Amino acid sequence: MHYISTRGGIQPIAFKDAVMMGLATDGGLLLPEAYPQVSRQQLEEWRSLSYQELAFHIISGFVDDIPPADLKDLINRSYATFSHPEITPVVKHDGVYILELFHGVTLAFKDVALQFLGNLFEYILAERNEQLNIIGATSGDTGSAAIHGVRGKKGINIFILHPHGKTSPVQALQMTTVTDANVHNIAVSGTFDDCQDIVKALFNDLEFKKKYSLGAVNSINWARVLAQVVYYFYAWLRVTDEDERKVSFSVPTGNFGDIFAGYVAKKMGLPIDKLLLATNENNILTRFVNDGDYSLSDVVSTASPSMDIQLASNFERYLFYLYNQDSARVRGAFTQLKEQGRITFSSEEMARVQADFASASVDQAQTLETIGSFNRETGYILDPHTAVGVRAALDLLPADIARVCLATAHPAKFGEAVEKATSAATPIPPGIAALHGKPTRCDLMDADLEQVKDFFIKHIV
Ligand SMILES: N[C@@H](CCOP(=O)(O)O)C(=O)O
Repeated sequence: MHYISTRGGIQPIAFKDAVMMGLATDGGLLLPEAYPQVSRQQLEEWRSLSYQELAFHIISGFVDDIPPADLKDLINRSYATFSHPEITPVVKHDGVYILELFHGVTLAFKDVALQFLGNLFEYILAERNEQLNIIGATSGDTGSAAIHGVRGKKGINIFILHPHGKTSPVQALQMTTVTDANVHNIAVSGTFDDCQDIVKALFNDLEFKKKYSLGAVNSINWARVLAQVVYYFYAWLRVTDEDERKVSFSVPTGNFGDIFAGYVAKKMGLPIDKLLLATNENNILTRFVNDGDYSLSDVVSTASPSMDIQLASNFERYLFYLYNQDSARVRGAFTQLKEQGRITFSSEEMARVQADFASASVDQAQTLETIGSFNRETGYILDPHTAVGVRAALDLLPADIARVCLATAHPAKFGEAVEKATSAATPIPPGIAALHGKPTRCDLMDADLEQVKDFFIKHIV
């Protein structure tokens, strides 16, 4: 299995090289040359597998340069840190299935991929006797999951940029209370998009990338998307039987990585009816799916801060397929975006987009109302991001097809919003309670590439 770039400027590379490359050296995103196909019989055979066994079967279809026993060990160690025996259990309330992705160390879906990626980096670095300096951007969840995925790992430094004051207080504490020498938090005066721009600029400076061995933990790294594909299969296997096979997934969407993992699962043959892309007020992707309007506007702060994003990096991966794998068109689209602040689509392309996705934008009032009403009716507490997905699913997806809503974070990460919506205190897991009063370390700086570069160079240990 080899990996190519959406921008067409690299020779195909093997999986481990793709993991280490992160962003492709031509500025594009890496994708597999082909997708392993999963037959109906194969799916039936997978019904009795544990999460870890299923992960091994799916991931190994994309990896041919790690011995199976080593891959199994990486997977088993990654999911041994989860607090639920099923890793990503599915529960049912009010006619929708909730796929709980928050049983990892930082209580967000990011742990599913970042525990694995942390171990994978460590494995590859030991094999190659190399060091890695990770640089990543976060709107709240990726940062803490990445930090916890690599803290204490030999040969790895991590630098995480987050928008100052724009994450939830718990998200900020989960990052800044990790004061290990190899962990650096940078609070940027700006938005997540500013942070992501800086990270991409550093990766696109190929001399700098090579000199300082940069590594990516954002979903620009293919391994992130790959690990997330697994739970679409896992959920599908939990909510179907041999007769009932159709499932739709509602995905709270920010950087488009999670829903792209669902798109990959569908490409592999998983019978998915609809992928519902749910956004908050930062709804560029909803405008795109519903009206073909992919035009940039300002980032707005909301009760679901992890989704406060305009420029979703994984959108490029989808564009590559929408453009029938024509890299020149992908490059053209990003030139148009830079010059005109928008990308335009033909009616034939929009028909294909709407066959792949449905979409809804759920505003803050609706989000809080959904948390409150869902809690009153079922006793279950949704976090604001999950509530965006649940509301979109209840409004848009027909009830005669199983509706799986991805629960991307634990409600206690967003206590203030949840308490406002339910008029009750959110039960606090011990891991979060323990954060309060701990020493913190974080450097505040402008959204300035040179300032970040200088800090990075000074702090590599
Ligand atoms: N919502 C994310 C933003 C970064 O997305 P990623 O999937 O590319 O890491 C966050 O919580 O940081």
